[in-house]
Amino acid sequence: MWGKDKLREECGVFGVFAPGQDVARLTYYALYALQHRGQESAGIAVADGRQVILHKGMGLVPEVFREEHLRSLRGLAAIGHVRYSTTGASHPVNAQPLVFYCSQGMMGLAHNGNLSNAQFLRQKLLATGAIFQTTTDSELIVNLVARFLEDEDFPAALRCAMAYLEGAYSLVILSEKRLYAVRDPYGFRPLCLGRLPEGWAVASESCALDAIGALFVRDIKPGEILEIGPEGVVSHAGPAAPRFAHCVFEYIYFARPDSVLDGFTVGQVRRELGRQLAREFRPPADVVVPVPDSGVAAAHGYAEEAGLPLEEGLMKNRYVGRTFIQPSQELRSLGVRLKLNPVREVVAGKRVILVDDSLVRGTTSAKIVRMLREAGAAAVYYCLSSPPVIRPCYFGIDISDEAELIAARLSREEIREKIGADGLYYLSLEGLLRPFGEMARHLCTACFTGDYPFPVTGCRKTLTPRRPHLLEV
Ligand SMILES: O=P(O)(O)OC[C@H]1O[C@H](OP(=O)(O)OP(=O)(O)O)[C@H](O)[C@@H]1O
Ligand SMILES: NC(=O)CC[C@H](N)C(=O)O
Ligand SMILES: [Mg+2]
Repeated sequence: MWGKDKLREECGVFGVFAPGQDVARLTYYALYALQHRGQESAGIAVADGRQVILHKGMGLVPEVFREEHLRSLRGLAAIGHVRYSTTGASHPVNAQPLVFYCSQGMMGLAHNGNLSNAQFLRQKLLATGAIFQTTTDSELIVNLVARFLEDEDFPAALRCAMAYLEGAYSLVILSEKRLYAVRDPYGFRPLCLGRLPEGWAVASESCALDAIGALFVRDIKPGEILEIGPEGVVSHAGPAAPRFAHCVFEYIYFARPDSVLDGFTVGQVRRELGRQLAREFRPPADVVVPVPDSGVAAAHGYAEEAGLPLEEGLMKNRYVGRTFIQPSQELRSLGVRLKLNPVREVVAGKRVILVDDSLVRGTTSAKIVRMLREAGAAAVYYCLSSPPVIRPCYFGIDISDEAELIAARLSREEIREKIGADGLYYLSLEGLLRPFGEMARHLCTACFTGDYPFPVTGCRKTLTPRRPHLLEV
C-alpha cells in the first residue's frame, strides 16, 4: 500500500479544530492514515487566529514533513491533504492545501474530488478577470468562495459557491479562526466528523479519526456545510441534489478496509462481494489466491463461500516506492516484478482462483497470470469482485479516457484471451449492489453502467445559482 505504486487513487483530506493541541501533528498522523488516497504530494495549513501558515511538497507524508516543520506549524486549527492529481498536473504548484488572501483575511482549502464543469468554470472566471496560480479544479472553488466572501459571511459564501460547482467535492476549509467542512450535494466522496477530548476533526475516512484517537461522530451529509469554532459544530444546509451518488468504487478499491463510509465497513463490504462472486462463479479449482492489496478481503469472502483454502500465492513488497516507477518500459516491468512475486510452492500444479477487486486497463492482470503460469500453476481463473468498467468517471477516479478501458473495447472472451487466463469472471451489477441493501440506490455506479447521476457535459450547472450575474461577462 505504501509507496507510489498504486494505479488509481483519490485524494485524502483532514481538518482539526483543537485550540491548545498540537494540531499540525494530529494532522500529520491523520494524513499518514490517509496516505493510500494520494501519494503525489502532501501539505498541512495551520490557522493561529491571525494568519494561515502552510507547508507542503511533493512526495509521501513522511518525506514532506520533518520534525522542524511540525514544530513551526502552531495554531488552533489545521487542514491537511494528500494528493492524487485528477485535474492539473502532478506538480508542486498544484499541491494542496491552497492558501490565499481574500476580503476576510487568509484562508486555506483542501479538496477531494473532481469538478465535472471545471473547464466551463475556468473559462467563465478567466473572462471575468480571474487569474490563477494553479491548474487544479480546486482553485476554481477558492476563487468562487473568495468572490462571495466580499459580501457574504462564510457559510453563505460557501453555499453561493456550491451552486456553481458540478461534480465531486469534499472540502476542508480554514479561515484564520475557524474550520469548515463541505460535502457536495451528491455525496460522491466520503467525509466524516469525529470528536477529540478537546476539539473536533473531519476526515475523508474514519481510519484517520482512529489514528488520532478521535471518536467517530457521523458522516457529513451530502450538501452539508459544517462550521467548527470555539462554540462547537454548527450545521448549515447547502444546496440539495435530486439524489445521492456515493462512489461505489470507494468500497471496491479506494478506501481502507477498516474505514466505515456512510454506514458500511469497507472490508466487510469487500468480503461480502467475494461471497457474492463465489455464488455466481465457481470454476473447478484447488486454491484461492488474493491479488494484494485491494483484492484480499474479497478473496477471503470467496474462499469462505466456496469452501476452498485461501493461500498467499502472490507476495507484495510493501516498500516499492516511487523510485521504481521509471519512465522506460524495461524498468517499469522490473517494477512490477519487484512489487508482486508468486509463491511457487502455493501455486505449482494447482488450479488457482485469483481474486482481485477490479480490472480497468488490464495491465496488472496480464502480468499476474503470466507470473503464475511461470510459477507452474495448472490453471488460472481470474475473478473480479466488480463488474467490467466500461465508462469514464468524471468525479475523481482516474479513468477518464474511455479508450483506456479494456472492457469498453473488448468482449469478456477477448479480454480473457488477452490476459491469458483459463477463465475470466466479473461480479454482476446485482451482486455488487446486494450487500448495500437500501443504500444501493444512493450509489454512483456510472463507470459500470453509464448511468451518470446527471448528464455530464462539462459546461453546465445543475443547480440554480443565487447570484447568476456573477459569472456573466
Ligand atoms: O486493470 P488494471 O488497470 O491493471 O487495474 C486493476 C488493478 O489496479 C488496482 O491495484 P493497485 O496496484 O493500484 O493497488 P492495490 O495494491 O491497492 O491493489 C486494482 O486493485 C487492480 O489490482
Ligand atoms: N484526487 C483528488 O481528489 C484530486 C483533487 C483535485 N481535483 C486535484 O486534482 O488536485
Ligand atoms: Mg490491486
